[in-house]
Amino acid sequence: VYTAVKSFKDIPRYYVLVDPLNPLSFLLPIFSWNPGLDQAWKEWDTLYSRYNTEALLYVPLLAGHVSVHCSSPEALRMVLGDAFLFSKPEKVLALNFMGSNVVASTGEQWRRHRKIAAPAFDNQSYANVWEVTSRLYHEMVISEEWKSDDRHYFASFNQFTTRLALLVISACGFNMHLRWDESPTRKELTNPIDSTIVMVSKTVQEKVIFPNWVFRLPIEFLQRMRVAFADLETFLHNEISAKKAELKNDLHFDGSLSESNKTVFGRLVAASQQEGAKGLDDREIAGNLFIFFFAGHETTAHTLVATLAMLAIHQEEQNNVYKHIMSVLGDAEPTFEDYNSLAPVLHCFHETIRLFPAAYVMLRSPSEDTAISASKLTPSSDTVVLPKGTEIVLDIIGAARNPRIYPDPASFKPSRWNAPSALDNFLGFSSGPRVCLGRKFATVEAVCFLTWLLREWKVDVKLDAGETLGSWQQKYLKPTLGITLKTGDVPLLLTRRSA
Ligand code: HEM
Repeated sequence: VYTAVKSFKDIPRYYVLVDPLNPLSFLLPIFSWNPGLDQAWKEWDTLYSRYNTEALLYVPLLAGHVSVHCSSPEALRMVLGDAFLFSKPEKVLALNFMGSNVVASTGEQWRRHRKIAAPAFDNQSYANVWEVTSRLYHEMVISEEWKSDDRHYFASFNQFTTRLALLVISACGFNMHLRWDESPTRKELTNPIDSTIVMVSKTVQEKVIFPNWVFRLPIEFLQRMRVAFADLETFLHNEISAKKAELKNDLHFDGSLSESNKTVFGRLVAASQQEGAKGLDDREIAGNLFIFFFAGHETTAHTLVATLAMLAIHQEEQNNVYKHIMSVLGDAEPTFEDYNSLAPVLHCFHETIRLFPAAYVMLRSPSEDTAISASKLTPSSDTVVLPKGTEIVLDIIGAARNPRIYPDPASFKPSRWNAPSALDNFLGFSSGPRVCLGRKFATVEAVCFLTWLLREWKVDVKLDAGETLGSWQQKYLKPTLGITLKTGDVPLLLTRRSA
């Protein structure tokens, strides 16, 4: 600590008890007590401006490493712009228990994963995402819980966005088209496949932290986790074998595939086969499929529910976006061709990611001594020299609330995104060569779902006696910081507009 503090003498220091990114502090939220994170979250909005800086030296006093935290979008983009000079440190590569994959790899190995996985995300996949999302919205609103009435109070709207995100990735990722209320079983699985995936997604953090022996303990929760992870792995490997056999007959001379195999999964297996020895092996394909389920499911679901909550709190913004939807569509059915015309819907989603970024930090480490520069990076200099191996924390919350870029940063203002250039500083999906592969997948799903829902339903919050909109937001949208940022169960009141 002493050496690190000395070598970064120009950067203001921030003392915490436990490094928020230390494995130990990942454990603490499970017991709802994390001094590092709690302290950091409470002060996050004002942290950097209080020290008049955009780079801070985090100095943990009890446990963890000294690290440089940065909230300058320009400096962050510089770091993210070179995936080889600034690679992911070892401790964030733990999401590889089902096989190496595009998220949990670096260097040449990452390049190989990315080259094979990226073409699977194309316009045809996005058109498919739109179509599937529309179908699921309609199945949702005629399901038992919705159809009975024109007014509903849902204690946790998260159940719907989680279900939606899961079924969209299953259909568009796997060609596994489940109906809204369908919960299919497979003979090789202990539980239905949808609950297996939900269990796995919800407990990835524990899986990363706990050593394997923990799963031999006779504790029910741990046993359910063990079964879910083992079952998902078996399921993925069975599906991969079946898909390989099917593709032997399906791959046309020109390398094209039939419609049913033009999913992310079909394309991933086909591309792996076409690459021959350079392709991905079965474990690597399983690793990537798992990561798509994980990265594509909870992140989108949480951002969607938070977007609806913010629109419920900010009725004038909801009204604006509703009017825009009506002006573009009237009574016509929204289609994928309308995506660009529905930009204000996307702005609401982006503004919510800015305030509640699912991926709230990214870690990088330079492979050689490197300087990063940005205006007023520290009180005394525009440049900070990072010695080789320094842990640099790309603070997405700090960058997204940087008052230099976002005036009145805590306010929900979707119009910030009206100018296309505003997106230059948007880091919610990262930037540079490792930018989120599922970015458009997520935004197409979000715009489609929000458009259908907001056109047909008015969304409100129900305040208890003495409660204000501000205290409601604090109560229900207080983030928990684990592997991703999540908010708790969000209760919403929906009224059919035609009623
Ligand atoms: C609101 C939804 C989402 C958000 C906020 C989000 C955010 C991010 C961020 C910030 C990263 C960079 C992480 C890092 O470098 O450490 C990332 C990477 C990634 N995301 Fe997303 N994501 C979302 C949805 C999705 C979806 C739907 C998928 C897949 C269907 C997906 C697949 C991926 C993959 C594969 C990567 C790794 C890319 C690479 O390292 O080359 N994401 N995402």
